[in-house]
Amino acid sequence: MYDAEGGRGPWFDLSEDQAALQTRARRLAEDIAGPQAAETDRTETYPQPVVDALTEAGFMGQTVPVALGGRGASYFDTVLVIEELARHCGVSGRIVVEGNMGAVGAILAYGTEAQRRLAAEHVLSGDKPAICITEPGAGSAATEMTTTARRIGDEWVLDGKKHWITGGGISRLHLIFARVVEDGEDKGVGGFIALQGEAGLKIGEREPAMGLRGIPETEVIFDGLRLPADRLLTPPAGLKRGFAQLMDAYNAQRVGAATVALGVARGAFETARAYMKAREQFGRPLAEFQGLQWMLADMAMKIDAARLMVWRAALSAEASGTGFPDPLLAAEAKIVTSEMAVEVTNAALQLHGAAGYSRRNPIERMVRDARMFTIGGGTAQMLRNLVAGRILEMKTPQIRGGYLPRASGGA
Ligand SMILES: CC(C)(COP(=O)(O)OP(=O)(O)OC[C@H]1O[C@@H](n2cnc3c(N)ncnc32)[C@H](O)[C@@H]1OP(=O)(O)O)[C@@H](O)C(=O)NCCC(=O)NCCSC(=O)CCS(=O)O
Ligand SMILES: Cc1cc2nc3c(=O)[nH]c(=O)nc-3n(C[C@H](O)[C@H](O)[C@H](O)COP(=O)(O)OP(=O)(O)OC[C@H]3O[C@@H](n4cnc5c(N)ncnc54)[C@H](O)[C@@H]3O)c2cc1C
Repeated sequence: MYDAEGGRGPWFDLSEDQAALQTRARRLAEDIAGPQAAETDRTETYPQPVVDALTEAGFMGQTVPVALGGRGASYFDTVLVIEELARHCGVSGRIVVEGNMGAVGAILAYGTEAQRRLAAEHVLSGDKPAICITEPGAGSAATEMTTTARRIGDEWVLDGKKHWITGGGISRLHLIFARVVEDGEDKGVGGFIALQGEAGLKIGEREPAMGLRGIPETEVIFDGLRLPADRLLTPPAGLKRGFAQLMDAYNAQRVGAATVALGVARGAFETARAYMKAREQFGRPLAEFQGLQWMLADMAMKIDAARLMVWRAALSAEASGTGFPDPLLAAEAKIVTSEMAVEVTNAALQLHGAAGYSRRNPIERMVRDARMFTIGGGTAQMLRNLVAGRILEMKTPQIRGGYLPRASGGA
């Protein structure tokens, strides 16, 4: 039988534990997340009952170390879970990404004991933290962020505005990338941990997003947000390398986002495959038309190839030296998988004819859900800049004049 799971068989033997984890995730996706997915999309509401089930099953915070109450699962284990969920419900997949990667990953790796405990408690009790990087004027050019954190006495005072923050108004824990200013001097970029409801942390407008409508995308505004001194997350190499090391941690979320795209594509592929066998035209099933067979074959191969890249990137965390996926492999996996998901979901819609264009059919939702991943988490263009830089072993500055020699004559 054709193995759409990709992971079984003699080539990639998952351990017994991993296979069991994957099966548990599949059951939860089929029994709880999947049946709720259309309603979550239609009502644009956060699927709290599904999140409760994910928490109960131990999928939220599964990467938290055992000493902090988690299971110490690897990023590889986590992508197995995410793919199964996203296959039926992209929103649930994204919630598990943020419950294990991104903000919580950075805090667990770089935080003080108290910060790590705070993050662990949040995700283990079902919170999906928010990672606040993008600003209205600093999207791809994230290093041009203008949100500042000024030191005043024993506190940090944050001012600025973030945009397109996944979970705005829902997330309790926030990791905010901000420029640290002390004695009027820019010290570099740090991460600030803020909690929902703290005075000065305001949720702005919600974006009417195209897909993945069960999680709000909002502005998050810092209007003199006062945080205790111990809420600054300083990566080990200090604030001057703060942005780079926070991005090191963020590479895990890029792999997570790629996995959601993979799962959504697989869901669309499987739906189209079943439809091709069931739907008849010209007195025979669609599955007998060679042109459509080749479309399905291409879809299957692209999904399999993308999965290999996702798995390689997830596994690279164990050898990268940072504890996070390798930046190049994470970027490559996200480019290939996100573009594949756009192609495969659209092909699945085409294979359905008009039925795929109806909002009664999950394919329509999957096309919209897949569209995000070439944008969020670093656009496919920006990630290609990273890949090109690694291939050429050089910096690829994007600012005008970035390649010109400095006035001093230096390169
Ligand atoms: C990195 C960029 C913002 C471009 O900025 P610059 O050209 O100003 O800076 P660089 O010199 O390229 O980078 C500065 C510094 O950081 C290091 N770096 C950059 N990227 C990475 C990485 N992925 N991993 C590790 N280190 C990284 C880089 O090497 C430099 O260090 P050195 O000075 O050389 O030591 C831009 O390329 C970019 O990535 N833009 C995309 C921004 C982005 O990804 N935003 C995501 C927001 S969160 C989100 O979207 C959530 C959606 S989801 O569901 O996950
Ligand atoms: C659904 C969704 C969820 C998101 N969640 C979060 C979140 O939780 N937290 C967060 O911080 N951010 C989040 N984002 C924001 C996301 O990270 C940004 O949208 C992304 O980094 C791109 O920024 P931008 O939208 O401002 O596009 P811009 O940077 O304005 O780019 C516009 C276009 O120009 C291209 N471009 C720009 N610069 C270059 C260049 N140098 N070379 C080649 N092409 C270039 C881009 O690829 C793009 O096609 C989310 C976005 C979406 C859509």
